Amino acid sequence: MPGSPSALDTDQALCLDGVTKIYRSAGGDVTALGGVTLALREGTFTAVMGPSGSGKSTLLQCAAGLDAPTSGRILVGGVEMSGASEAELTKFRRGRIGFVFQHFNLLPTLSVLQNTTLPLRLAGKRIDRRQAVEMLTRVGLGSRLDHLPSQLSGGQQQRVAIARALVTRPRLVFADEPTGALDTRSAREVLGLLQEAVRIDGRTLVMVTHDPVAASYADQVLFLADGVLVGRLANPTAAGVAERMTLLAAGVAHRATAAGRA
Ligand SMILES: Nc1ncnc2c1ncn2[C@@H]1O[C@H](COP(=O)(O)OP(=O)(O)OP(=O)(O)O)[C@@H](O)[C@H]1O
Repeated sequence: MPGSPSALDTDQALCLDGVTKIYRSAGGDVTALGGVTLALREGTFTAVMGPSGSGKSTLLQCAAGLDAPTSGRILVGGVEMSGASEAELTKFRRGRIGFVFQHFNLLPTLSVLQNTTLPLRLAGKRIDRRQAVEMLTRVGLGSRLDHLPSQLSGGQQQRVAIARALVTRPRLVFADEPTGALDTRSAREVLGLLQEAVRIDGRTLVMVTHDPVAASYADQVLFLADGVLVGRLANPTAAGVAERMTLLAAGVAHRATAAGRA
């Protein structure tokens, strides 16, 4: 199975063991994840790619404890998240996990500094202003502390979101299409900052993306199709990733046509 050793090492930064997710509705069940097993080492950067509907967001939501898997185990730093209560999960997430979203998700009425310290406030931790300012300086926004999100460009807003994700010093950071709403230059800056969080601070980063260039910043790319891991590419290049994605899309289209005929 891609991304996993033969004997699954559940002490890794993130471990998924036979994770399934089935969405049940009156219109029928949808298997979004069909048994995903993987283990990610501390201090690594993994991109998750796959055709639309392949289960990328579901994988991220389950791995981050934002949604519960239907079956299987999820462990963060050896601690099992599956089966925990909503309150336990929230506490766990606030202490150990950072998030970066496609549309930044900053609170419009809070300043850059207030947005950045919000996770500390929510976790009931001491607000270390110096630490937050340091983080904002690192992402190039040390002089914009009192600005509102609406006074910043998209790239700057995403850099605030990165400072916010890192301010609690989380073990794991999840990024869902973090460059999807950005121009090429801002995207490069954001990817550089995410990479720095891995290389310099030793965070473990999992990023969902559609963009082969973004994926090439990662140490490895995991490919999903129809809810299962179907491949892994280490030390990816944008061209190599694009080629795999083309093959994957062709395979998915072929299976869909064959299923239509059956
Ligand atoms: N809340 C839900 N209820 C029912 N089905 C869902 C729900 N969320 C996702 N799905 C289905 O699960 C499958 C996987 O969806 P998911 O959003 O994880 O894919 P994705 O790879 O992230 O897609 P995209 O690249 O288009 O964002 C899809 O078939 C989707 O329609």
